[in-house]
Amino acid sequence: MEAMKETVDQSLREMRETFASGRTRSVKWRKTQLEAIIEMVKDNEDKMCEVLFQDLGKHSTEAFRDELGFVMRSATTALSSLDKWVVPRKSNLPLLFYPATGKVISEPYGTVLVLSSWNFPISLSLDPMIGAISAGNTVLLKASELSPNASAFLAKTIPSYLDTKAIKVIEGGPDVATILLQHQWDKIFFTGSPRIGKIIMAAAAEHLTPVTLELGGKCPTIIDHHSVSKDMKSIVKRISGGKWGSCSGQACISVDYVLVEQSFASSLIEMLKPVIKSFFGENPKESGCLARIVTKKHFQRLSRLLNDPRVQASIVYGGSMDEEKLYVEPTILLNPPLDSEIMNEEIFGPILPIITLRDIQESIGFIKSKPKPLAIYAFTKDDKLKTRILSETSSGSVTFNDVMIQYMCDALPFGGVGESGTGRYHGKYSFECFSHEKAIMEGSLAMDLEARYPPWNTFKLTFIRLAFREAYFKLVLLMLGLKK
Ligand SMILES: NC(=O)c1ccc[n+]([C@@H]2O[C@H](COP(=O)([O-])OP(=O)(O)OC[C@H]3O[C@@H](n4cnc5c(N)ncnc54)[C@H](O)[C@@H]3O)[C@@H](O)[C@H]2O)c1
Repeated sequence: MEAMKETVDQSLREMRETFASGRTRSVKWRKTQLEAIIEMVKDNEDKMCEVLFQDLGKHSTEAFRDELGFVMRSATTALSSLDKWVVPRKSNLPLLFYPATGKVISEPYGTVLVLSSWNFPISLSLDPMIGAISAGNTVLLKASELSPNASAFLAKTIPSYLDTKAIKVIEGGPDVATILLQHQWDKIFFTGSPRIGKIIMAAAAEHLTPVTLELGGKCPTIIDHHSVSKDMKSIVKRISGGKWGSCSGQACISVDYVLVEQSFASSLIEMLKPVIKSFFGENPKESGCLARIVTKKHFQRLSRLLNDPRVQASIVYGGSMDEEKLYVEPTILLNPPLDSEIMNEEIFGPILPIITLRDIQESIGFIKSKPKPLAIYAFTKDDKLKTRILSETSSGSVTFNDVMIQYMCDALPFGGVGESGTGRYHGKYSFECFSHEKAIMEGSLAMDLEARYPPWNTFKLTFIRLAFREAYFKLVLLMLGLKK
């Protein structure tokens, strides 16, 4: 670890020197780096798919959709928008400040630390990096030790494409993260669990470093079957895609559980079964389309959740597991106990609990009784229910009549609230996430108002009162001696 400490010291020193040189502030440098990211992904498509298969058993199409393609789109958007993003924004100041002028300029924080998680190890490493580079920062990335092939790939490949004095990759687990967190950063961007998020925030607090925490939680999905009965075929498909179609449910925005009215539960289960078969065939383990559970530890966690006898009793589909192959069959539960671990911890795996309610309106109270989720999904055409969801619950995002798609839409900010995270990114929000918005005011020496300065008197107090209210006419009268 002594050697690692030295590597970190040396890396930070170099990144700080590079930032201080002003090189990373130039738009040309930022664009060159973004182009290099696009080139890196294009050149290494096969290799990236290979490491994602080694680490997670992801099919190359899924890998392209969720990682490679996503990163290329993100870098391309940043590249084509950067000239617009960097332009200082003029602020229209109230007349009160005349003749001063105001604007806001986006300034890079400096040297940024990115810590990413294993479930989308390429995109969750490169996407924040794209934001940090767009904003003109130097960046150090530590990917997750639980996706070692992707982490090694990034550590080996990034230096061949990007400016090595400004962009660094260090491999390692919690011990390396601990060393990194002992240093002062200008911004920390973390993707991972709420448990480690607390450690990150505490370490950042030592140096008053701003943080973005992209965390997880349980994303509920409401099906208001009365209003959407005609569209149920595609709803069931979307829910299945949102549970089993992306890293086997090991995604922060996966459908965690479904809320439906009691009368609809058995129909839903019967509709889900053939969709699972159509996705993964009779033997999902051999389908090649279902990612595997990342590690033995995570497999054992899922098997502990599922082996609770009360949860076992709620299995209505699937439930088989194979530790050697790190495989958990797509599984459906009907009404597992609400106090069971599976209903209180983020599932992060291919198990779908269906919770029944007497009336779908009760879903609001159900969601409110839990920590604020990263996403709420609701299939409904009932505007009143939509309004209730929006006004009575809090979550990182709400998506009506679809799942997970909000993540891909970079015109919207992505991030959590409360236990599901703090801060947001994607598209222009990524640029903002890694920028300090500096307020610039250009004062004028042409005139001076005595009311600003002591000695104080009633005239000055009246002047200040009127000024706060922007009561210009009365101010003029006061100055002309026509108002007391
Ligand atoms: N909001 C999002 O965009 C998003 C995306 C993916 C995953 N997630 C969340 O991430 C979690 C799963 O990912 P994970 O298992 O990689 O999370 P994790 O919190 O275990 O690890 C994330 C990162 O933190 C590092 N880390 C681990 N222990 C540490 C310690 N003691 N001190 C400092 N750093 C430490 C890891 O090396 C890794 O780089 C889930 O909760 C999921 O919802 C969120």
